[in-house]
Amino acid sequence: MVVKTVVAYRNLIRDYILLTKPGIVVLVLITCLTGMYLAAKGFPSPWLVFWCLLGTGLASAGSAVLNQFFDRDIDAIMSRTKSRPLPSGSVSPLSALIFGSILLITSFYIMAVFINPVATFFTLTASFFYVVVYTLALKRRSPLATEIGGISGALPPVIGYTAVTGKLSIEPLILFLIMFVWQPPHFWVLAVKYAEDYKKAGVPTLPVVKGIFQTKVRTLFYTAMLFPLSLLPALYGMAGKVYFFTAFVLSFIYLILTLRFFFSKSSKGMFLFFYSIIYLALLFSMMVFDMTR
Ligand code: HEM
Ligand SMILES: CC(C)=CCC/C(C)=C/CC/C(C)=C/COP(=O)(O)OP(=O)(O)O
Repeated sequence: MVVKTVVAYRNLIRDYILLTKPGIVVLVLITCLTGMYLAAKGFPSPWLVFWCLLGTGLASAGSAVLNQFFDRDIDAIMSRTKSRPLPSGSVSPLSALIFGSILLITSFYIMAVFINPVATFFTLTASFFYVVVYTLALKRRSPLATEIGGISGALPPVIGYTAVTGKLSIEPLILFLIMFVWQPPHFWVLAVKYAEDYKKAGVPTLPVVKGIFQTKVRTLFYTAMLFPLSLLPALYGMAGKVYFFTAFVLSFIYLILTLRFFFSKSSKGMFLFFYSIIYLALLFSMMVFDMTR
Protein backbone atom coordinates (compact mmCIF):
# COMPACT_ATOMS: atom_id res chain seq x y z
CA MET A 1 0.00 0.00 0.00
CA VAL A 2 2.71 2.47 1.07
CA VAL A 3 4.90 1.37 -1.86
CA LYS A 4 1.97 1.90 -4.27
CA THR A 5 1.38 5.43 -2.93
CA VAL A 6 5.08 6.31 -3.19
CA VAL A 7 5.20 5.06 -6.80
CA ALA A 8 2.03 7.00 -7.66
CA TYR A 9 3.54 10.24 -6.24
CA ARG A 10 6.82 9.64 -8.02
CA ASN A 11 5.00 9.17 -11.33
CA LEU A 12 2.92 12.29 -10.75
CA ILE A 13 6.03 14.38 -10.05
CA ARG A 14 7.68 12.92 -13.19
CA ASP A 15 4.59 13.88 -15.25
CA TYR A 16 4.60 17.46 -13.96
CA ILE A 17 8.32 17.76 -14.71
CA LEU A 18 7.75 16.34 -18.23
CA LEU A 19 5.01 18.94 -18.80
CA THR A 20 7.61 21.71 -18.42
CA LYS A 21 9.75 20.32 -21.33
CA PRO A 22 12.85 20.14 -19.10
CA GLY A 23 15.34 19.54 -21.94
CA ILE A 24 14.33 22.83 -23.53
CA VAL A 25 14.45 24.64 -20.17
CA VAL A 26 18.10 23.53 -19.73
CA LEU A 27 19.14 24.95 -23.12
CA VAL A 28 17.15 28.13 -22.48
CA LEU A 29 19.07 28.56 -19.20
CA ILE A 30 22.46 28.02 -20.90
CA THR A 31 21.68 30.77 -23.43
CA CYS A 32 20.32 33.08 -20.73
CA LEU A 33 23.44 32.59 -18.58
CA THR A 34 25.62 33.35 -21.61
CA GLY A 35 23.77 36.65 -22.05
CA MET A 36 24.43 37.52 -18.39
CA TYR A 37 28.09 36.52 -18.63
CA LEU A 38 28.77 38.61 -21.72
CA ALA A 39 27.03 41.62 -20.21
CA ALA A 40 28.99 41.40 -16.95
CA LYS A 41 32.24 40.44 -18.79
CA GLY A 42 32.71 37.64 -16.28
CA PHE A 43 30.60 35.93 -13.63
CA PRO A 44 27.77 38.31 -12.62
CA SER A 45 26.56 38.70 -9.03
CA PRO A 46 25.49 35.21 -7.80
CA TRP A 47 22.10 36.50 -6.59
CA LEU A 48 21.36 38.09 -9.94
CA VAL A 49 22.25 34.81 -11.64
CA PHE A 50 20.04 32.87 -9.22
CA TRP A 51 16.95 35.06 -9.62
CA CYS A 52 17.33 35.57 -13.36
CA LEU A 53 17.78 31.84 -14.09
CA LEU A 54 14.87 30.99 -11.81
CA GLY A 55 12.61 33.63 -13.41
CA THR A 56 13.56 32.70 -16.98
CA GLY A 57 13.40 28.94 -16.29
CA LEU A 58 9.92 29.30 -14.79
CA ALA A 59 8.77 31.36 -17.79
CA SER A 60 10.02 28.72 -20.22
CA ALA A 61 8.50 25.91 -18.12
CA GLY A 62 5.16 27.69 -17.57
CA SER A 63 4.82 28.58 -21.28
CA ALA A 64 5.54 24.95 -22.23
CA VAL A 65 2.83 23.72 -19.82
CA LEU A 66 0.26 26.15 -21.27
CA ASN A 67 1.38 25.21 -24.80
CA GLN A 68 0.52 21.58 -24.00
CA PHE A 69 -2.74 22.61 -22.33
CA PHE A 70 -3.92 24.36 -25.52
CA ASP A 71 -2.45 21.69 -27.84
CA ARG A 72 -3.83 18.67 -25.96
CA ASP A 73 -6.24 17.77 -28.79
CA ILE A 74 -3.57 17.71 -31.53
CA ASP A 75 -0.98 16.13 -29.21
CA ALA A 76 -3.43 13.23 -28.75
CA ILE A 77 -3.47 12.63 -32.53
CA MET A 78 0.30 12.61 -33.21
CA SER A 79 2.29 9.45 -32.41
CA ARG A 80 5.27 11.56 -31.17
CA THR A 81 3.16 13.37 -28.60
CA LYS A 82 0.23 11.12 -27.72
CA SER A 83 1.86 9.70 -24.59
CA ARG A 84 2.48 13.17 -23.09
CA PRO A 85 0.89 13.68 -19.63
CA LEU A 86 -2.21 15.50 -20.93
CA PRO A 87 -3.26 13.27 -23.86
CA SER A 88 -2.45 10.15 -21.84
CA GLY A 89 -4.73 11.43 -19.06
CA SER A 90 -2.12 11.25 -16.29
CA VAL A 91 -2.55 15.00 -15.59
CA SER A 92 -5.94 16.70 -15.94
CA PRO A 93 -6.30 19.79 -18.19
CA LEU A 94 -7.42 21.95 -15.26
CA SER A 95 -4.38 20.93 -13.17
CA ALA A 96 -2.09 21.76 -16.11
CA LEU A 97 -3.78 25.14 -16.60
CA ILE A 98 -3.36 26.01 -12.92
CA PHE A 99 0.21 24.66 -12.79
CA GLY A 100 1.32 26.58 -15.91
CA SER A 101 -0.33 29.80 -14.72
CA ILE A 102 1.33 29.56 -11.29
CA LEU A 103 4.75 29.02 -12.91
CA LEU A 104 4.28 32.05 -15.19
CA ILE A 105 2.95 34.37 -12.47
CA THR A 106 5.83 33.36 -10.17
CA SER A 107 8.29 34.02 -13.00
CA PHE A 108 6.97 37.51 -13.73
CA TYR A 109 6.93 38.34 -10.00
CA ILE A 110 10.57 37.25 -9.59
CA MET A 111 11.73 39.17 -12.66
CA ALA A 112 9.85 42.34 -11.64
CA VAL A 113 10.94 42.29 -7.99
CA PHE A 114 14.50 40.96 -8.18
CA ILE A 115 15.69 41.88 -11.68
CA ASN A 116 14.56 44.97 -13.66
CA PRO A 117 11.74 46.27 -15.89
CA VAL A 118 13.56 45.72 -19.20
CA ALA A 119 14.34 42.03 -18.52
CA THR A 120 10.80 41.59 -17.15
CA PHE A 121 9.41 43.04 -20.37
CA PHE A 122 11.40 40.55 -22.49
CA THR A 123 10.32 37.65 -20.25
CA LEU A 124 6.67 38.66 -20.68
CA THR A 125 7.18 39.04 -24.44
CA ALA A 126 8.84 35.60 -24.74
CA SER A 127 5.96 33.91 -22.89
CA PHE A 128 3.33 35.88 -24.82
CA PHE A 129 4.88 34.89 -28.16
CA TYR A 130 5.11 31.21 -27.20
CA VAL A 131 1.63 30.83 -25.70
CA VAL A 132 -0.53 33.38 -27.51
CA VAL A 133 1.14 34.20 -30.84
CA TYR A 134 2.69 30.78 -31.60
CA THR A 135 0.37 28.26 -29.92
CA LEU A 136 -3.02 29.98 -30.08
CA ALA A 137 -2.80 32.25 -33.13
CA LEU A 138 -0.44 30.70 -35.67
CA LYS A 139 0.45 27.02 -35.13
CA ARG A 140 -2.81 25.73 -36.65
CA ARG A 141 -2.99 28.38 -39.35
CA SER A 142 0.36 28.97 -41.02
CA PRO A 143 3.84 27.50 -41.46
CA LEU A 144 5.12 30.98 -40.57
CA ALA A 145 4.39 29.98 -36.96
CA THR A 146 7.89 28.48 -36.83
CA GLU A 147 9.73 31.69 -37.74
CA ILE A 148 7.47 34.01 -35.72
CA GLY A 149 7.42 31.61 -32.75
CA GLY A 150 11.20 31.85 -32.94
CA ILE A 151 10.99 35.37 -31.50
CA SER A 152 10.11 33.73 -28.20
CA GLY A 153 12.90 31.18 -28.33
CA ALA A 154 15.52 33.80 -29.26
CA LEU A 155 14.78 36.06 -26.28
CA PRO A 156 16.44 34.15 -23.35
CA PRO A 157 19.96 35.57 -24.03
CA VAL A 158 18.40 39.04 -24.35
CA ILE A 159 16.70 38.51 -20.98
CA GLY A 160 20.05 37.51 -19.46
CA TYR A 161 21.96 40.42 -21.00
CA THR A 162 19.42 43.08 -20.03
CA ALA A 163 19.11 41.59 -16.53
CA VAL A 164 22.69 42.81 -16.01
CA THR A 165 22.73 46.07 -18.01
CA GLY A 166 19.08 47.18 -17.83
CA LYS A 167 19.24 48.30 -21.46
CA LEU A 168 19.36 46.92 -24.98
CA SER A 169 22.49 47.08 -27.17
CA ILE A 170 24.03 45.41 -30.22
CA GLU A 171 25.50 42.42 -28.31
CA PRO A 172 22.18 40.87 -27.16
CA LEU A 173 20.76 41.52 -30.62
CA ILE A 174 23.54 39.41 -32.13
CA LEU A 175 22.72 36.56 -29.71
CA PHE A 176 19.02 36.99 -30.60
CA LEU A 177 19.81 36.76 -34.31
CA ILE A 178 21.86 33.57 -33.91
CA MET A 179 19.05 31.86 -32.00
CA PHE A 180 16.37 33.20 -34.30
CA VAL A 181 18.06 31.74 -37.38
CA TRP A 182 18.96 28.48 -35.55
CA GLN A 183 15.36 27.56 -34.69
CA PRO A 184 13.68 26.90 -38.07
CA PRO A 185 16.29 24.34 -39.26
CA HIS A 186 16.30 22.82 -35.74
CA PHE A 187 12.56 22.19 -36.10
CA TRP A 188 12.20 21.45 -39.82
CA VAL A 189 14.36 18.31 -39.58
CA LEU A 190 11.75 16.92 -37.15
CA ALA A 191 8.88 18.38 -39.16
CA VAL A 192 10.10 16.44 -42.21
CA LYS A 193 10.33 13.20 -40.25
CA TYR A 194 6.86 13.63 -38.75
CA ALA A 195 5.20 15.26 -41.78
CA GLU A 196 2.46 12.61 -41.90
CA ASP A 197 1.77 13.03 -38.20
CA TYR A 198 1.43 16.82 -38.52
CA LYS A 199 -0.81 16.41 -41.58
CA LYS A 200 -3.06 14.00 -39.68
CA ALA A 201 -3.36 16.51 -36.83
CA GLY A 202 -4.04 19.39 -39.24
CA VAL A 203 -0.92 21.36 -38.31
CA PRO A 204 0.31 23.24 -41.42
CA THR A 205 4.07 22.88 -40.94
CA LEU A 206 6.34 23.73 -43.88
CA PRO A 207 6.69 20.10 -45.14
CA VAL A 208 2.87 19.72 -45.00
CA VAL A 209 2.23 22.94 -46.94
CA LYS A 210 5.23 23.23 -49.27
CA GLY A 211 6.57 19.67 -49.33
CA ILE A 212 9.77 17.93 -48.22
CA PHE A 213 12.03 19.34 -50.95
CA GLN A 214 11.15 23.01 -50.27
CA THR A 215 11.67 22.39 -46.54
CA LYS A 216 15.09 20.87 -47.16
CA VAL A 217 16.02 23.88 -49.35
CA ARG A 218 15.04 26.31 -46.60
CA THR A 219 16.77 24.23 -43.92
CA LEU A 220 19.97 24.48 -45.96
CA PHE A 221 19.48 28.22 -46.52
CA TYR A 222 19.03 28.93 -42.79
CA THR A 223 22.01 26.77 -41.78
CA ALA A 224 24.14 28.60 -44.36
CA MET A 225 23.03 31.96 -42.87
CA LEU A 226 23.93 30.66 -39.42
CA PHE A 227 27.58 30.22 -40.48
CA PRO A 228 28.52 33.93 -40.74
CA LEU A 229 26.12 34.88 -37.92
CA SER A 230 27.82 32.46 -35.51
CA LEU A 231 31.14 34.27 -36.11
CA LEU A 232 29.75 37.73 -35.31
CA PRO A 233 30.35 37.53 -31.52
CA ALA A 234 34.12 37.25 -32.19
CA LEU A 235 34.03 40.12 -34.71
CA TYR A 236 32.17 42.34 -32.23
CA GLY A 237 34.65 41.65 -29.42
CA MET A 238 32.16 39.59 -27.41
CA ALA A 239 34.41 36.52 -27.65
CA GLY A 240 37.97 35.74 -28.75
CA LYS A 241 39.93 33.49 -31.10
CA VAL A 242 39.05 30.23 -29.35
CA TYR A 243 35.37 30.99 -29.84
CA PHE A 244 35.93 32.03 -33.45
CA PHE A 245 37.74 28.81 -34.27
CA THR A 246 35.19 26.60 -32.45
CA ALA A 247 32.21 28.41 -34.02
CA PHE A 248 33.80 28.01 -37.45
CA VAL A 249 34.30 24.25 -37.00
CA LEU A 250 30.85 23.69 -35.40
CA SER A 251 29.07 25.67 -38.15
CA PHE A 252 31.07 23.92 -40.85
CA ILE A 253 30.05 20.49 -39.50
CA TYR A 254 26.43 21.70 -39.23
CA LEU A 255 26.48 22.76 -42.87
CA ILE A 256 27.98 19.44 -44.01
CA LEU A 257 25.38 17.45 -42.04
CA THR A 258 22.60 19.62 -43.48
CA LEU A 259 23.95 19.09 -47.01
CA ARG A 260 23.88 15.33 -46.33
CA PHE A 261 20.26 15.66 -45.18
CA PHE A 262 19.47 17.74 -48.27
CA PHE A 263 20.81 15.15 -50.70
CA SER A 264 19.53 12.13 -48.75
CA LYS A 265 16.49 10.31 -50.11
CA SER A 266 15.40 9.52 -46.57
CA SER A 267 13.34 11.97 -44.55
CA LYS A 268 14.89 10.89 -41.24
CA GLY A 269 17.52 13.32 -40.00
CA MET A 270 17.60 12.48 -36.31
CA PHE A 271 21.37 12.86 -36.04
CA LEU A 272 21.09 16.34 -37.56
CA PHE A 273 18.34 17.22 -35.07
CA PHE A 274 20.49 15.99 -32.19
CA TYR A 275 23.46 17.93 -33.59
CA SER A 276 21.41 21.16 -33.74
CA ILE A 277 20.99 20.98 -29.96
CA ILE A 278 24.65 20.13 -29.26
CA TYR A 279 25.64 22.92 -31.69
CA LEU A 280 23.74 25.65 -29.83
CA ALA A 281 24.80 24.41 -26.39
CA LEU A 282 28.49 24.35 -27.40
CA LEU A 283 28.36 27.66 -29.26
CA PHE A 284 26.96 29.54 -26.27
CA SER A 285 29.15 27.69 -23.73
CA MET A 286 32.23 28.59 -25.78
CA MET A 287 31.41 32.31 -25.53
CA VAL A 288 31.41 31.93 -21.75
CA PHE A 289 34.58 29.83 -21.78
CA ASP A 290 36.42 32.36 -23.94
CA MET A 291 35.32 35.18 -21.62
CA THR A 292 36.45 33.32 -18.47
CA ARG A 293 39.93 32.30 -19.67
C1 HEM B 1 10.33 27.79 -33.41
C2 HEM B 1 10.89 27.33 -32.32
C3 HEM B 1 11.04 25.88 -31.96
C4 HEM B 1 10.35 24.80 -32.42
C5 HEM B 1 9.21 24.78 -33.41
C6 HEM B 1 10.88 23.64 -31.72
C7 HEM B 1 10.41 22.36 -31.85
C8 HEM B 1 10.88 21.28 -31.17
C9 HEM B 1 10.28 19.96 -31.21
C10 HEM B 1 9.03 19.58 -32.00
C11 HEM B 1 11.01 19.16 -30.41
C12 HEM B 1 10.79 17.68 -30.12
C13 HEM B 1 10.08 17.53 -28.83
C14 HEM B 1 9.72 16.11 -28.55
O1 HEM B 1 10.39 15.19 -29.04
O2 HEM B 1 8.75 15.92 -27.85
C15 HEM B 1 12.10 19.95 -29.88
C16 HEM B 1 13.06 19.46 -29.03
C17 HEM B 1 14.00 20.24 -28.42
N1 HEM B 1 14.13 21.60 -28.55
FE1 HEM B 1 13.12 22.77 -29.83
N2 HEM B 1 11.88 24.03 -30.89
C18 HEM B 1 11.99 25.39 -30.98
C19 HEM B 1 12.83 26.18 -30.27
C20 HEM B 1 13.71 25.72 -29.32
C21 HEM B 1 14.50 26.57 -28.46
C22 HEM B 1 14.45 28.08 -28.43
C23 HEM B 1 15.24 25.75 -27.69
C24 HEM B 1 16.21 26.10 -26.59
C25 HEM B 1 16.95 27.16 -26.53
C26 HEM B 1 14.93 24.39 -28.04
C27 HEM B 1 15.51 23.29 -27.49
C28 HEM B 1 15.13 22.01 -27.72
C29 HEM B 1 15.70 20.85 -27.04
C30 HEM B 1 16.83 20.88 -26.00
C31 HEM B 1 14.99 19.75 -27.49
C32 HEM B 1 15.26 18.26 -27.10
C33 HEM B 1 14.74 17.94 -25.77
C34 HEM B 1 13.28 17.74 -25.74
O3 HEM B 1 12.73 17.15 -26.67
O4 HEM B 1 12.68 18.18 -24.76
N3 HEM B 1 13.99 24.42 -29.06
N4 HEM B 1 11.98 21.23 -30.36
C1 LIG C 1 11.56 32.56 -21.52
C2 LIG C 1 10.72 31.77 -22.43
C3 LIG C 1 9.27 31.92 -22.38
C4 LIG C 1 11.33 30.91 -23.24
C5 LIG C 1 10.63 30.01 -24.16
C6 LIG C 1 11.59 29.68 -25.23
C7 LIG C 1 11.19 28.60 -26.15
C8 LIG C 1 11.76 27.25 -25.91
C9 LIG C 1 10.47 28.84 -27.22
C10 LIG C 1 10.24 27.84 -28.25
C11 LIG C 1 8.91 28.02 -28.65
C12 LIG C 1 8.38 27.07 -29.63
C13 LIG C 1 7.79 27.77 -30.78
C14 LIG C 1 8.34 25.74 -29.47
C15 LIG C 1 7.59 24.94 -30.45
O1 LIG C 1 7.36 23.70 -30.18
P1 LIG C 1 5.91 23.07 -29.99
O2 LIG C 1 5.45 23.50 -28.65
O3 LIG C 1 5.01 23.27 -31.12
O4 LIG C 1 6.43 21.59 -30.01
P2 LIG C 1 5.65 20.28 -29.74
O5 LIG C 1 5.01 19.89 -31.02
O6 LIG C 1 6.75 19.32 -29.35
O7 LIG C 1 4.70 20.57 -28.62
